[in-house]
Amino acid sequence: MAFLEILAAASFGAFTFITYFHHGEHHLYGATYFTSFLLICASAITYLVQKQGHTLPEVLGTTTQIATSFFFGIYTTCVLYRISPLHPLNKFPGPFSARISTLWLFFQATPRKQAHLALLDTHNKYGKIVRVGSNTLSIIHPKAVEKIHNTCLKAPFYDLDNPNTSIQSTRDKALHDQRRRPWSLAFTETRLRDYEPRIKKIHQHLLARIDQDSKNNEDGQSNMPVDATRIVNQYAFDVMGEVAFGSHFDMLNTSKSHKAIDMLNESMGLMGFMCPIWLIRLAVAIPGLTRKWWQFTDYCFGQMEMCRSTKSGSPVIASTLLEPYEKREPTPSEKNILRGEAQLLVVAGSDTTSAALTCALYELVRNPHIKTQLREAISASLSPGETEIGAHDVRNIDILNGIINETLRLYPPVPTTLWRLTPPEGLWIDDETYIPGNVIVSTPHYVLGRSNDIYDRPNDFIPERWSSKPGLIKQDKAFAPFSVGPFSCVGRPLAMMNLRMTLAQLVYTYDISLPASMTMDEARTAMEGNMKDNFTLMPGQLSLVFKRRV
Ligand code: HEM
Repeated sequence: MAFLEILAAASFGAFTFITYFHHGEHHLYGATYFTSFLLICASAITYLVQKQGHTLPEVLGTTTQIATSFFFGIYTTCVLYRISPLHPLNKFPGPFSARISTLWLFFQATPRKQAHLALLDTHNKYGKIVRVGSNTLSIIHPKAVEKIHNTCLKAPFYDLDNPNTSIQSTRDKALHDQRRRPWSLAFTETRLRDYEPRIKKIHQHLLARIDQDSKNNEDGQSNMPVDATRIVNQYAFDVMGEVAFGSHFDMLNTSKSHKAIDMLNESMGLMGFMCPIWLIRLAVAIPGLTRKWWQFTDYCFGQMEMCRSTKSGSPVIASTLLEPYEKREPTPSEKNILRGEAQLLVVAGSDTTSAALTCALYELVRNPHIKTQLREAISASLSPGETEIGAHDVRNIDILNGIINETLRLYPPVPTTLWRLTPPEGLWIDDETYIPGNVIVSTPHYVLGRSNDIYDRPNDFIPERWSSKPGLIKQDKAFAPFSVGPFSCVGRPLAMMNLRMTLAQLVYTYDISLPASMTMDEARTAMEGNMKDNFTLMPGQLSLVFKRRV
């Protein structure tokens, strides 16, 4: 093939990048581009063979050469631009390969699904603002959290389960505000009072399950180590099923995982690879590849539909979200919205609460003096003879709130990936730090929580930081495990109520410790060493002994 034709194809590729792919968002169209490309090639081959009389091998060879030259033109121009001084992020430090492609984070995360640790290392090496993708910055500037999350909109990453959009994946601000209203109504003081007995019911299941697993069925010996990570995770899902739809997953009672939760876990496991959104959308377009996720969504939507048809008992979260549809059927597009909300109800509240509870227990067994202080404070807040913890008993206990905050600081349940898009005019973080417009930014909370610029003794677990020793916090606005701004966690009141009640109930009911045969180092390796960042933090194995006190 003539050199000039190859050059023309490559130049056309460069032209396509400069005039088209360089502008706007393309992540939703990967599959369309791919199929269009195949169609164009097939049409060209058919035309050249049938109408022009060329032989098939000859035409295949030419088409391959033209296509390769075309892509060479696109990608060479793209890479040259990304590493050149013309790129708006050129002045920001970071690994060279991250400048070329967002796949950098994918390669960092893939071996162990520990993007939180990869980013910690990267910030230690490159500083507060690091270029971690061609158009992506990871920022741990102490002022960044408030500024970014109050100003920026959600990044393309949130299109991952389009067209099912939950409130969390709604990128349009006006639409998000509109959808946020019913959600807010589901977490008022009155509603929380409705949910409290439901949580207490699951507490009974939790204690019964711990007692059962602590017994060795063969020789009747008690105080056997139990798999705390698993039990707490099942607890968190049972609570969410109960509070969201009025029917729990029955995992604590049966000691068995629920099929819907298995499907969710499998899907969330894929998030740990930190794939760029265009790759996720390509995967979504391949039939069957993301089947488990859609089956999980179907299951949750089924629960939502059941709530609509069988209104009974005290309100659950779904009843508030379904109020507009009491007298009429939702339209097809409203049904899509409800599908998104139904899956989010389970996803948002379960793994997050489970991670926080497991990590809090882990820190308590590593710091027995804090555990003792907590138990004394709980005992002082209970009426004589009271053993069942209520929300009002434990609402204002400084040491309890401090333990929860310290846990969320060191082990934020959403550790890394709150991707946002800077406004077109860019953003000033402080008087000296400017972030250009249309850039994807993230404030990784795991790294922020361990920053010397934000906390004194950042690696120590000190609950008093949040009450009697505020001097240990240098920048309080950088602490935002529930995020801040218009897209922050709407379920925070429920999460805090559940965390307080459950931690208090466990510490009051049991003496909790590591198994006698396990050293602190072994516990650390099993738990922190195997912690995964699957969008939500997945704690590693935590084996604990629960000795009954009351
Ligand atoms: C310790 C527990 C929890 C933590 C740390 C947490 C954290 C977060 C964070 C960081 C976000 C922002 C996510 C993003 O921008 O992509 C979020 C959003 C959200 N959370 Fe939570 N969450 C927790 C528990 C809950 C619970 C119990 C619920 C109840 C269903 C809930 C419901 C939601 C919802 C609906 C959103 C989306 C809000 C919006 O986009 O306006 N969360 N959460």
